[in-house]
Amino acid sequence: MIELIGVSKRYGSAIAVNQVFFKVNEGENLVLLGTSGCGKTTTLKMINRLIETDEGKIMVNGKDNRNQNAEQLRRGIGYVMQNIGLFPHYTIEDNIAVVPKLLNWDKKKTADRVRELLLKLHLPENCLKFFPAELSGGQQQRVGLARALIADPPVLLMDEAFGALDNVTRTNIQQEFKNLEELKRKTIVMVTHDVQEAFELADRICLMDKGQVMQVGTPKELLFNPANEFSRQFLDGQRLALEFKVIRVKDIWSNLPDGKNKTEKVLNPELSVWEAMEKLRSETVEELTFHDGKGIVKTLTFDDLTKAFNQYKNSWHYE
Ligand SMILES: Nc1ncnc2c1ncn2[C@@H]1O[C@H](COP(=O)(O)OP(=O)(O)OP(=O)(O)O)[C@@H](O)[C@H]1O
Repeated sequence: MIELIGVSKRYGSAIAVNQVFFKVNEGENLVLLGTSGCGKTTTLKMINRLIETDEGKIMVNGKDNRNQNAEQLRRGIGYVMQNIGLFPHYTIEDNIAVVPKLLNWDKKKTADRVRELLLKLHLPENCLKFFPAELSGGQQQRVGLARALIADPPVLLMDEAFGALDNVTRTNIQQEFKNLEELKRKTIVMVTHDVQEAFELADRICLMDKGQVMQVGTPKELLFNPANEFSRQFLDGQRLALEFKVIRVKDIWSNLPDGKNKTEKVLNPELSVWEAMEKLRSETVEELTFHDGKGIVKTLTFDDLTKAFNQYKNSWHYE
């Protein structure tokens, strides 16, 4: 769906993006991760031609994006800007409806779609006549997302979309974002410098440094098969927390002891080890019961989880 083939961008003598290759499959969420200045935003903006490439080419839906009219190209690509970027003197309704105006939608179609998005993104209906400054940061972020989604583009580009938010709001919006049905079928490229966010939301991560791609892989691949010293060191500070997040109960299922057959509330082993531990803590319970959908039930304590988690980790082949 999106492919970057040897893409580079220079500013004067400095090279901001250097020979970047990656592919984003249809319906996939690829996160560009790296420290400030490594070329993430420049890479993202070359996809919708807000910045033009110097070298290489970018295919969007099988077509070189330079062979498409820039306006036409952007109609199929929603864009959530860094720092939200709402128009301060437009009402919320006018901010969300920028694209429908360009597309000459009739009033009813626009109003219906705006209301549908308000509901999906948990925005109060009375906010439509407000101006951006009258909303909280989290609400403004939702408006930015509604604006990008209104014409239902198949591709969504997001630049530090949750960056301006406090930690609690950020975690809540990330969770909602993950569960939003409308986003599940979209091809998404997201920029972030936040490792936890990348691991929470990505199908695959493209780790960048100094304009170059250091590794492209699933969160698990980055953690357990780092391609080089940079990838290894980049995650080192947060390794354990990330491992708890990427390993699911189903991954360690065969390392877990068989349980007593309990009939009360059972959980799905799709839960990450992190989520399972959080449940034990927040619900102050000694055990959780999981059912694998094939008739096997396991009742697990914190110790069972950590033991199986360690066995699983040790079975990975570090390169
Ligand atoms: N318009 C510009 N003119 C000159 N240099 C630029 C321009 N835009 C970006 N750069 C430089 O290109 C490099 C990559 O910038 P870019 O914004 O893509 O990085 P980033 O990883 O997105 O950083 P951040 O997370 O801080 O936004 C940086 O060194 C930056 O200073």
